[in-house]
Amino acid sequence: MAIERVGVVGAGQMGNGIAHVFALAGYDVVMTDISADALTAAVALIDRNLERQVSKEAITADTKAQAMGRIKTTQTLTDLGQMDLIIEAATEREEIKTKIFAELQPHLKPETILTSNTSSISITRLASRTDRPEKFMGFHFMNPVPIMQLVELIRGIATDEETFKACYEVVERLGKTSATAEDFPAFIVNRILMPMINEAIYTLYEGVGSVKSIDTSLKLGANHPMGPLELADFIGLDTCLAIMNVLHDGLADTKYRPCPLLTKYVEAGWLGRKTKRGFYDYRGETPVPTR
Ligand SMILES: CC(=O)CC(=O)SCCNC(=O)CCNC(=O)[C@H](O)C(C)(C)COP(=O)(O)OP(=O)(O)OC[C@H]1O[C@@H](n2cnc3c(N)ncnc32)[C@H](O)[C@@H]1OP(=O)(O)O
Ligand SMILES: NC(=O)C1=CN([C@@H]2O[C@H](COP(=O)(O)OP(=O)(O)OC[C@H]3O[C@@H](n4cnc5c(N)ncnc54)[C@H](OP(=O)(O)O)[C@@H]3O)[C@@H](O)[C@H]2O)C=CC1
Repeated sequence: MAIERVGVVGAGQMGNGIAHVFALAGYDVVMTDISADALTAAVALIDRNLERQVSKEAITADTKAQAMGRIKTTQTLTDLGQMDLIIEAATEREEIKTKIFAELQPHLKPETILTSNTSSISITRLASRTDRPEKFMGFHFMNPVPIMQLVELIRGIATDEETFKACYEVVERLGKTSATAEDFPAFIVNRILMPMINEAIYTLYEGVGSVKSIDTSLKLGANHPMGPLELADFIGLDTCLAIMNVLHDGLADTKYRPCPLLTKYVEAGWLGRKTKRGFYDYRGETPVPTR
């Protein structure tokens, strides 16, 4: 089946990036969110990020205008019923994702492919609660979506070859590169990346180093583009904690125990860049470490 119309559920930092790259690749996009403010902010951010590409001469002003013209928004989830492909990118909570798929299901075309951008949750379990486990996949973009080259493709136990092939071809048309991961907790990228971030938080918690010394060490000592605490703030501390909990519960190994300091930041509502406070305070001109 040719995929031309794509529905994006959730207009947070991943949803807006996903809408951006699909519109730029010529797909018609409908983006939905429970929050009207999130939709308005997402469209403004896509406009800004496309403009950044225009100013760097990566795209023309005309290409930008065409891409913006392909993006529609709605607060009514069921408006996505006629799409060929759905990418769910709402908050990393299984009950939210399950509810979205259940609500969408009666309005979908039989051939619509359902996917989730989840960072960690079982694709097989999400798929099993829909009417089309064979047409369900993990479609995992990396943040920031317009810049990062990788998309992890995750088959559930029941995913058929036709669905996998269709998603693989979409990644090719986006000009990105896919890597295939089996459906085990947090797949490949976060299975490796998130324990490193959690360990960095333990390093802070145990007083081995300050926020600044930990981030400087990994940036200058291991050539990481961002320090692990800066990266945690960028991803969102709620998402980091959710992923660690999935690893801890799913693999039943204490090496995945979320650091209590991570839990404390999330309990405080200090979720990183998106709430302007996390391991750094972003409310001023330059980020200031909070420890
Ligand atoms: C949690 C999960 O499930 C999975 C994940 O996503 S894990 C997170 C994966 N992501 C990472 O690890 C990101 C690590 N960080 C980086 O690679 C870099 O710091 C970065 C690309 C984000 C920014 O790079 P930088 O050199 O510090 O900044 P800067 O020079 O301003 O930007 C580099 C490019 O990114 C673009 N950019 C930066 N932030 C952007 C954003 N939020 N959206 C779109 N474009 C962005 C810039 O326009 C610039 O583009 P060009 O290369 O075309 O000039
Ligand atoms: N952050 C990252 O680096 C990465 C995240 N991911 C995954 O992508 C997904 C989204 O993450 P991210 O964009 O960072 O999260 P954000 O918190 O930035 O955005 C999530 C958005 O989903 C909205 N939302 C919540 N419930 C619903 C619903 N029922 N219907 C529609 N929208 C809803 C939220 O609205 P409100 O704020 O009003 O609740 C919010 O706007 C998660 O599964 C995450 O694990 C994958 C790769 C990288």
